[in-house]
Amino acid sequence: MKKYDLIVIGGGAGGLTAAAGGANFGAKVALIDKASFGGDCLWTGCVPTKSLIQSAKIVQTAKKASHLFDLEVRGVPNFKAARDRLNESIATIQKHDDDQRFIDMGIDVYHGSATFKNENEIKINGETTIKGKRIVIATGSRPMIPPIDGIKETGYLTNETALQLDKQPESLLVVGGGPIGLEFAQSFTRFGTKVTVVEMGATILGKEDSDLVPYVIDSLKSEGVQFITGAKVVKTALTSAVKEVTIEQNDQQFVLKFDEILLASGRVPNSDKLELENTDIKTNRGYITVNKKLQTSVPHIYAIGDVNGYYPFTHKAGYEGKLVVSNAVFGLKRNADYTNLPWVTYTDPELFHLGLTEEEARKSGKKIKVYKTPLDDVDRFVSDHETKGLIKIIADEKGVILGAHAVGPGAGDFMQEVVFAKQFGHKIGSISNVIHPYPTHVGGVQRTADLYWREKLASSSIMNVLKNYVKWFR
Ligand SMILES: Cc1cc2nc3c(=O)[nH]c(=O)nc-3n(C[C@H](O)[C@H](O)[C@H](O)COP(=O)(O)OP(=O)(O)OC[C@H]3O[C@@H](n4cnc5c(N)ncnc54)[C@H](O)[C@@H]3O)c2cc1C
Ligand SMILES: NC(=O)c1ccc[n+]([C@@H]2O[C@H](COP(=O)([O-])OP(=O)(O)OC[C@H]3O[C@@H](n4cnc5c(N)ncnc54)[C@H](O)[C@@H]3O)[C@@H](O)[C@H]2O)c1
Repeated sequence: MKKYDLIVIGGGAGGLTAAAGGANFGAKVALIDKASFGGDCLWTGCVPTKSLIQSAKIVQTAKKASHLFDLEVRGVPNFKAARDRLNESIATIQKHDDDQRFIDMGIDVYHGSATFKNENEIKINGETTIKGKRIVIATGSRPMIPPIDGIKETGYLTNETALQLDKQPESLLVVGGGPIGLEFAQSFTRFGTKVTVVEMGATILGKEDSDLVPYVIDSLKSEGVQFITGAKVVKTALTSAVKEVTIEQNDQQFVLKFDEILLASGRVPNSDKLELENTDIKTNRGYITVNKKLQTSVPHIYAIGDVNGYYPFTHKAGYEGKLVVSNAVFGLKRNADYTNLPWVTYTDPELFHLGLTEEEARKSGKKIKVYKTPLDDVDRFVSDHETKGLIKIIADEKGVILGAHAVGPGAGDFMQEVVFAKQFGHKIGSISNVIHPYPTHVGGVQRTADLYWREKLASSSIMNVLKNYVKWFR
C-alpha cells in the first residue's frame, strides 16, 4: 500500500491549493478527484458564469448603443455562441489545472471516488487503498434540490446544466434570489429569455447591506426580470412540454407556466459519499465540522472549502488551502480568520461586500459612523453616465473600518483598496490621504473616506483655531 504525508480528496479551488502547497514544501502528496481537476468554479461555477455574464453585457451594450447613438443593431443574439465562448474560457483556464502540472510537482494523481476505509486509509473507486498521515477533505458542494412536489418528474436545470443548453428557453423560472439565481437571471434576460425569480425571503440577496440591494433590484427590473418575493414554489407539473408551476405567496396559490425551471436555492455539501461512518468525523447538516485550525473532530483530518460550510467562495477555499498547508504540513497552529473576507455578486451593477453590514454593525452595540457616496457624486461615473450606485464605509468612532459595501459598475475591483486598508489596520482616514489619480472610479472610495476628515474637522474646536489663524495670516 502506498503511503503519503498528505492525501487531498477533491481537486477544486481548495484541494489544488493544498496539494500544490504541500508538494512545494517537500511533502509526499496524493491528490484524488472523481472527475477532472478544477472543481465547481472551473467547470460549472465562477469561470463559465462570468463568461456568460460578459457575453450578456456585450449584448446589453449593443442594445444601449443602438438606443443612444442611432446605431442599427438588429437580430437575435446567438445564445449558442455564448455557450461556445464560455467553453473556450473553461478550456483556456483548465490548462492551469491539468493533471501533468501536478504530476510535475511530484504529486501522485488519482481519478476516482474516494471513501474512508478508516481514519488513515482511503479507498479509490473501492479498489486501490492508500494511507496518509494527514488527510484534507476538499470535496465541495452541489446544488440543493428543494422538496417541491413533482419537481423530479417535471425536470429542472441547475448551474451544472443551464450553462450547456443547446437552445435558449423562451421563459425561465429561477427559484432562489441569491447570487447564483441573479447572475443567471440577468444573463438570460439580456439574451432575450423572459425571466421570473421566486424568492422565499422578504427580499433577494438577503445577506447584503439593505441600502445597496434596491439598486440591483431596480436594474434587473428595468431589464425585464420579474420578482416574486416572500413566495415559494409548492408544486410543478409537465403538461404538453410546458412546466406548470404552483407558487404560494401570502397564503394564496397561483399557477404560472415556463419553458424551464432553474433551481438556485442553495447548496448541499459533498460529504455523504465519503463513508465518514468509518471515522469519528462529525458533521452538522452534512457540513464537516472543523475548528479554527480547520481540523475535523479527528485532528489529523482537515476539511476546507465549501464542504466545511463557511463562506462558499473560491477565494475562501484557496485561503483555507494555504492555511491547511501551514497546519498539516508544517505542524503550525494557525487559525482561520474570515474578518477580512470580501465577496462580490457579479450582477450589473456589481455588489461588493466586506465585513459588517450597517445592520450588523448597529446590532454589535458599537458606536458607529457611516460614510456614503452616491455614484452621481463621483466625476468618473458621471462622465461615464453610470451613476446608479453607492459606496458605503462603516467605521467605529476612531475610524477603524468595520465594513465596506458598494454597488456599481466594477465595484468588485474598485473596492479592493478598502480590503487592503482594513486587513492591515489602516483607518478610513488613511484612504483619504492616499493620492488617487483623477478621474477614476476608485476616486469614489477616496471621496467616501474624505467624509471622515470633513466630519472630524467640522466637529472639532481646532477648526475655530485654524480659521482664526488663517484670518491672522492673511
Ligand atoms: C454558479 C456558481 C457561480 C459561482 N461563482 C463564484 C464566483 O464568482 N466567485 C467565487 O468566489 N465563488 C463562486 N462560486 C463558488 C465556488 O465555485 C466554490 O466556492 C468553490 O468552487 C469551492 O471550492 P472547493 O474546493 O470547496 O470545491 P470544488 O471546487 O467544488 O471542488 C470539489 C472537488 O471534489 C471532487 N469530489 C467530490 N466528492 C469526491 C469524492 N468522494 N472523491 C473524489 N473527489 C470528489 C469534485 O469532483 C470536485 O472536483 C460559484 C458557485 C457556483 C455554483
Ligand atoms: N459571485 C459569487 O461569488 C458567487 C456566485 C454564485 C454563487 N456563489 C456562492 O454559492 C453559494 C450558493 O449560491 P445560491 O445563490 O444558490 O445560494 P444562497 O443561499 O446564497 O441563495 C439561495 C436563495 O434561495 C432562497 N430559497 C431557498 N429555498 C427556496 C425555495 N424553495 N423557494 C424560493 N426561494 C428559496 C433563499 O432564501 C436564498 O435567498 C452562495 O452562498 C455564494 O457564496 C458565489
